[in-house]
Amino acid sequence: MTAQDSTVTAQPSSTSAREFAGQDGGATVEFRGVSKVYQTGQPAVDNLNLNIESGKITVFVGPSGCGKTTSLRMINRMVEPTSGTITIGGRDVSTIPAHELRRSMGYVMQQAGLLPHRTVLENISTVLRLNKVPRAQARKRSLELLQTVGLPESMARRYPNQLSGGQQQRVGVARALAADPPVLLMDEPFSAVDPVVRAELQQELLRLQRELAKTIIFVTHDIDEATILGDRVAVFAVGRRVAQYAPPEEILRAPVDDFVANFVGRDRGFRRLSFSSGESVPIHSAPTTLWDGLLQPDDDAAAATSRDSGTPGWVLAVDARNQPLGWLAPRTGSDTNPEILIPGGSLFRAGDPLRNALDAALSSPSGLGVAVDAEGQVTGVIKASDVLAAIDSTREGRG
Ligand SMILES: Nc1ncnc2c1ncn2[C@@H]1O[C@H](COP(=O)(O)OP(=O)(O)OP(=O)(O)O)[C@@H](O)[C@H]1O
Repeated sequence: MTAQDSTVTAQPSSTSAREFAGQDGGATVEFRGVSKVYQTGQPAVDNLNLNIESGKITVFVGPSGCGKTTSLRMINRMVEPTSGTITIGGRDVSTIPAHELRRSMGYVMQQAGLLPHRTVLENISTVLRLNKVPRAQARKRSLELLQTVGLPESMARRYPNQLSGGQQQRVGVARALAADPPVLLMDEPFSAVDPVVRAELQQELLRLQRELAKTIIFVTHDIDEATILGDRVAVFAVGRRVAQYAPPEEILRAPVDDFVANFVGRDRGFRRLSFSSGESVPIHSAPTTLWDGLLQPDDDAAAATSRDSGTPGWVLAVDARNQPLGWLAPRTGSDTNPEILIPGGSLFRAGDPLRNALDAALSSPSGLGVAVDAEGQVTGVIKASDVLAAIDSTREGRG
């Protein structure tokens, strides 16, 4: 998804969407003493009190069965609360006809939920057409939205089963954004796609949100996803209580109780590095060689540079644009095939946090993390020892 279409005309086609919207285009959502008891008799949600900020991403995270989806669905009245009040932009949702409410809120679920016999374009246009937006205008807006979520216009005529899982989710997001709703409800939207696509969709949702500033309420089981996406995270606990509601950095740094600490997991210290800037990590000059499949005459010089700078003779192969291709291992007498390129680790991009810096150093076969600029060009290498020193100084600064 890209947010490149900031020029796309926002066309809230229902009056409710406008009414909920605050000045920032989002809307606050408030739960006051909300409970839900299904026929089975056990409360699924018990006296929930929560203020959800406008224009931010709030994540409901927790183990299965603790009431996240029920809470989400009560916002657009897909599920009616047994007691309590939910307001959006100050309006009690129970006073708004359910069909009107649902059309004025985006809803994205796990399997995208696209209509299988309708084309991608028709799927995206559904709510616009229900809201009586003229066909040509709905079509134009839907094509713009396809671009917004990073899909080519040529996909407009395809049917959902002709798309990958990730592409279907993008269409699901486009459909949810069609009426420019102030509130977007997302129920485990990325959990059915593979980890690589999932990470991509997460980053693109963040990019999109920087432009659109919707009030997004996002349900997930995955604490990592919650801390990546959430401005605030509500940790739902067994026993139908919200154990902690705080910014993700605080949840990782100071879980309120054993439940949250266990749920957050043992590597929370490492994950918390996502919230510390990697700016102070020194970048050393990289021993590089232009790689065209053969060793170049200056490789020996590059290897010597790497040895001189305290690195063990590894040389980073780059292409003509100075983008990294992989590593060449140090040459020894017994090494008969030095031309083999060893895949690199993760990259440390300008602006990345300490977590990425440490991961780049630890995942690199050479022990040197590769630093790149916004264009993906190598700017140098980083060492794990420098990252650890930066972590130490962060701790001292806090103390
Ligand atoms: N339609 C329903 N009828 C009866 N009980 C329900 C219904 N929907 C959910 N429940 C029960 O309510 C409780 C909360 O379910 P809910 O789906 O809200 O939890 P969740 O945290 O979203 O779980 P998951 O992560 O597995 O989706 C569970 O015990 C569930 O069995």
